[in-house]
Amino acid sequence: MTAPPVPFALEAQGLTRTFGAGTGAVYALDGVDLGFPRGTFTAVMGPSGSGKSTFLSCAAGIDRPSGGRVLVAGTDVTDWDEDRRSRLRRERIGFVFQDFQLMPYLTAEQNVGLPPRLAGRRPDRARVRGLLDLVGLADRAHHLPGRLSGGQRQRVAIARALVTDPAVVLADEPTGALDSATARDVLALLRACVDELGQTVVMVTHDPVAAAYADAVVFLADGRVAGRIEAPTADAVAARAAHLDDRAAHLDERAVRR
Ligand SMILES: Nc1ncnc2c1ncn2[C@@H]1O[C@H](COP(=O)(O)OP(=O)(O)OP(=O)(O)O)[C@@H](O)[C@H]1O
Repeated sequence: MTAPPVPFALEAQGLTRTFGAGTGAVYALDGVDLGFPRGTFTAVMGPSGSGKSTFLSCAAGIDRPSGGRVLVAGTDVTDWDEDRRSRLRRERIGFVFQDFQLMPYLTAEQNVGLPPRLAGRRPDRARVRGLLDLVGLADRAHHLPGRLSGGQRQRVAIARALVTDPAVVLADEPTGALDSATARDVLALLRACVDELGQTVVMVTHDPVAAAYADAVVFLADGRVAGRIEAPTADAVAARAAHLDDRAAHLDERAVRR
C-alpha cells in the first residue's frame, strides 16, 4: 500500500502574472505549478527578475494572478475579494521580511501579539510568551526593537509570524540583512519551526548556504519552474544557481543584440 500524499499547505496551479499588454507584456510568472507539502521547508531561488517576489505576492494574496490558481491549505483563494484576502494574510499566512518590519514603538511582546490584535482579538498572552521563549527571547519581552540586535529582531518577527498558527510562513530574504553567524541562527530557528512545530516554510533567498537549510530548493527562471533539488547542499545549489544566472545573462545579451 502506498502512503497517502502529504496535503499541500500552499499550492500554485498554472500560476501566471503578466505586467503590461501586447508586445511589451512581461510574463513575471508563466504557468508555475508548485506544491509545498505541510511540514516542509522549501527555498525558492532564481536570477534577478525570475519571478520570486511576484510568486510570493501572488501566493500571499497581496497581488492578483492573471491566470491559474492559488490554494492555501487546500482552499482555493484565487478569486477571494480584498476583504477575505486581507483576512487570509492576517490569519493564515505568516510573513518574515528581510528588514523585519517590526513596529518600533511596540515592545517585542506587543509586536508578536499584533496579528491577533489586528484581527480584533485579544492576543493569548501565554502563547505570545511561549513563542518568545521558543525564539530565545523570553527575557526581552518588554524591549523595544531599537534595543534589540538584528538577529533578535528577526526572532521577534518569526515569533510574530507564528502567532496565528498560520498555514504557511512566507519568508522573503530573511537573512539578507544579517551577518553570517546570526543568519545561521535564524535559519536554524526556521528549520526548528518545521521540525518541531510542523510548520511549513517557503523562503526566497539568493544565498546557497541559506537554501541548504531547506528540504528542497525550487528554481525559477523567466517566470517558470526551472529545476528542483531535494536535500540540497550549498555546493549543489550554488552550481545550479550559477548555471541559471549564466543562462539569464546570455538571454539578456541576445535580447540587447536583437
Ligand atoms: N509592478 C510591475 N510592473 C511591471 N513589471 C514588473 C512589476 N513587478 C515585477 N515586474 C517584472 O516581473 C519580472 C519578475 O519580477 P520579480 O520582482 O518577481 O523578480 P525577482 O525574482 O523577485 O527579482 P529580484 O531577485 O531582483 O528581487 C521582472 O521582469 C520584473 O521587471
